[in-house]
Amino acid sequence: MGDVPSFASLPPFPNDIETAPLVTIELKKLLANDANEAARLFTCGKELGFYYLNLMGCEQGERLFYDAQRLLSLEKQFFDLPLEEKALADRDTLKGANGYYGYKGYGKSIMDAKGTRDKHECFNLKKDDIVGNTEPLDSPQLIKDNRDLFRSYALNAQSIIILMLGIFNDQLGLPAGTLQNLHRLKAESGDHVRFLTAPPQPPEERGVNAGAHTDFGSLTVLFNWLGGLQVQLPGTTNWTYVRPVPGCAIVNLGDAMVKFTAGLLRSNIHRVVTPPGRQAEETRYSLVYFSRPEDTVPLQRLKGGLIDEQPHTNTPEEALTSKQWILKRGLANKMVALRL
Ligand SMILES: O=C(O)CCC(=O)C(=O)O
Ligand SMILES: [Fe+2]
Repeated sequence: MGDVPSFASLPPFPNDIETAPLVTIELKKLLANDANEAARLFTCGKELGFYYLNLMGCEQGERLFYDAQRLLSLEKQFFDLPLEEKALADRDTLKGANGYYGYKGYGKSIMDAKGTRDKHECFNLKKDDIVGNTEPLDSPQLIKDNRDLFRSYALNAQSIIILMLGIFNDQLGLPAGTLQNLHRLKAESGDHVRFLTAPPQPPEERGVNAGAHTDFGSLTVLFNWLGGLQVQLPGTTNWTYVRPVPGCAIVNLGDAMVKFTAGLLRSNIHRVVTPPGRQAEETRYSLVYFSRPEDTVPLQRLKGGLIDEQPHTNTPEEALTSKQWILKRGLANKMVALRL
């Protein structure tokens, strides 16, 4: 495997810039059914919708963290492959990809209404491929050769996600297992692992490389090693950096959680810009696990517990299924491109 650009080998995140005050949740306490930690997690979900999940101090968390370091090394090798090889899995031509899974070349999506092109490359590998729910989509040999690593990572990420969904479920006062049963590993869903990279830019080109968005699934588990991720803190329109913290994943809630809870939980807007300070000279990588409700789940408010106390809107809800919603949202930026 190639070099692992671990924290120690990278220029540090500057100390003199403002960072978002994400709360740190301890996975080991969640695993030990710590009631106080569960309540803190619920508060994170209601207030910012982003938190650090400290993975250290428990076997499951450390396994996720070390698999993430190994995947980072693989990711680097993947993006270093010749373009022809990555293009084997091009999302626009890959059979079964729905224009979404597989490889997206640099600048191939649109970030805003002005038609600005992104500044990153990305590769999405479906959970259903990884765990054998569906016939694998074609991919470069490097990816095929590392199935076991993807499998270990996806199973572990999904299990930690189910743990957190269970806590949200119980804190919401929903019937036991409601949220977990909408995210079963063996049911087809839009869950996927994402490799994402952005090269350093010359000073005049620096700025946004992935436009402002909310994630559209349930929970997102993110690893990044350089700064660049920014959030808009609630009630502000400023962008604030999220500092990467060694040993922690950054977790955020997506739009499905907002829909399920009629707005009680928050999916916060975020974007990616050039890393700050000396980090701007480096290639940036991130590794993401996106969890989404199973394909057939209608995205609408659930009944029960605290959700019943949320106000009702007069406009009828558009009850798209998770799969319809992903296709609609995921392809929206390409629709803009087609009109250019
Ligand atoms: O690269 C990051 O830090 C964030 C990526 C992200 O927000 C996404 O892929 O949805
Ligand atoms: Fe995101």
